[in-house]
Amino acid sequence: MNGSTAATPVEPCDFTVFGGTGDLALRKLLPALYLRDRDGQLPDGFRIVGVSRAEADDEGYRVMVEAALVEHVPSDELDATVVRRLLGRLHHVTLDVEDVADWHRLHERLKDGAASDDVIRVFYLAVAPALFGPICDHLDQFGLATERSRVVLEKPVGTDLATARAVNEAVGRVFDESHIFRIDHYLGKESVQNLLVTRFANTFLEPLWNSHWVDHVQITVSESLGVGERGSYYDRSGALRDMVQNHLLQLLCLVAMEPPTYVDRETVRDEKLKVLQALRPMTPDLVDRDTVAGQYAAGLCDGAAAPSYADEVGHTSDTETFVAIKTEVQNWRWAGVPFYLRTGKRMSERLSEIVVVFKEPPHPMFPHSEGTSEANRLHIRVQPDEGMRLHMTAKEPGPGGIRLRPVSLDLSYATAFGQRSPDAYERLLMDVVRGNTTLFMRRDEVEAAWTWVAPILERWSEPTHRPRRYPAGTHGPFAANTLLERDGRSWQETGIE
Ligand SMILES: NC(=O)C1=CN([C@@H]2O[C@H](COP(=O)(O)OP(=O)(O)OC[C@H]3O[C@@H](n4cnc5c(N)ncnc54)[C@H](OP(=O)(O)O)[C@@H]3O)[C@@H](O)[C@H]2O)C=CC1
Ligand SMILES: O=C1O[C@H](COP(=O)(O)O)[C@@H](O)[C@H](O)[C@H]1O
Repeated sequence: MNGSTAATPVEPCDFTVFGGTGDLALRKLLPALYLRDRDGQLPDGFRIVGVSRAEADDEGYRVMVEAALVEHVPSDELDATVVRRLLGRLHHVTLDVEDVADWHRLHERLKDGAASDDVIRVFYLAVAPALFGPICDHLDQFGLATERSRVVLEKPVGTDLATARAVNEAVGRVFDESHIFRIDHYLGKESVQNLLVTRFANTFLEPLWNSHWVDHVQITVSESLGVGERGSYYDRSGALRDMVQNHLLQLLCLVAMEPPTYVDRETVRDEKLKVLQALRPMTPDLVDRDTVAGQYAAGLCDGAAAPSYADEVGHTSDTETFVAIKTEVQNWRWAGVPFYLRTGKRMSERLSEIVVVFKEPPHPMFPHSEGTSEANRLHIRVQPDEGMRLHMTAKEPGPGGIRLRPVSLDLSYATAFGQRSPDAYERLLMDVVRGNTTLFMRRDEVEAAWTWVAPILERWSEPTHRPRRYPAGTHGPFAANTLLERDGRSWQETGIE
């Protein structure tokens, strides 16, 4: 759906992308900047500087980026005039970030032709996390880490608590926390932001949003794609680090957090932190009982034969591509309410959804009626086809007795608002330029999330632990169903058709 999402222009900025020739930059960041330019949000004096070791000059880089825009921006959003304008903003600096002798090139490029002496500078680190510390040190050494600079850290911030702390320390030695933007792109998704609005700009949900009325919560992020080209990264990571430690826990926080006094950068992050700190700590016994790890075997996905994970990465491996976890938020509001999390690659469909399942009515009012009734459920569809669906029970029309039938109230964003939802990176990149950290993870949040997953990582690292195989194109290993069935529940596989 073509639709402009005009917004106030940001200030002129020098937007430097370390890793400017990489997959993330070409597939996500530059298309997002193009769309913001198309909608008039990038002013004159907004420059984009790609940094990599490739021997490309500005012209060579522009050719590379133009091809990426053609490939990754929907064709009905491409406008030749805007493409030319965006390409005119681009520069490339050849630089090995680990070699201090190269750094004068970036320094000179940024000094030369900047919109003003105190232009905003964004340094987006789309490179391996091991390079975050050295890059920040060099930015400092060359006087580029100023009051008007911001640094963006792509995930993963570390691979465990110790490495996350080391990265945070290294970056924090140079940049104040208020200038550090740790990206979790799920927080930039429209439907995720709408979760906050739905909860806190309406009154009817709040009285029900607690253990008195909620039976349990399910959070599913399933993907139909496999690991593709990212096998070498993924094989060292696995689904727990890649998805649960960040995206799924952030979604859980937004569902479970207390209303902040007002929505502002620190208040929201304070409340999310309290949720992370209230998660029931995992022990080895709980890990064995309440977690499931899986890995896809060959199967049928999206109607085509799909290889096994081992075939995709080229060797046998115990890396998990699927995780299911039962947990609990141990506080007054949520005590006793299970939160079931599930994510996996090569599953039956691409679907991210939060389902809040309410309790059954306390007393059966229609014991002799025909038909069926189900517990109320609120499905919050994050992607695709963002929207919400509230499942209720109604009387089927007819002159006879009472016949119950499940029905639903639907909100489709596409229908209600008639415009495309911007990609998460479009929103987040503009927030970085504006200096708004609300939708970014604070250091203590990241470390609290690593603290919670640490016992799972440890238990799963034992040699006896093996992920269970599941055929590609399915809902994951059978044990993930058992996790709920033993509690008398089941995964909600369909929400908004
Ligand atoms: N791709 C994705 O969808 C996502 C990626 N990420 C994270 O973002 C980071 C980048 O990922 P991705 O783009 O996929 O990786 P790629 O391997 O595709 O790109 C890496 C980029 O970094 C550059 N680079 C590597 N080493 C140096 C160096 N010493 N000096 C200067 N430039 C260097 C590479 O260029 P050259 O080799 O020419 O120097 C290239 O431009 C990773 O940490 C990844 O985990 C996070 C979320 C999603
Ligand atoms: O961060 C990541 O997210 C993607 C899924 O993002 P989505 O916006 O397409 O849902 C996942 O494929 C990738 O492995 C992970 O690193």
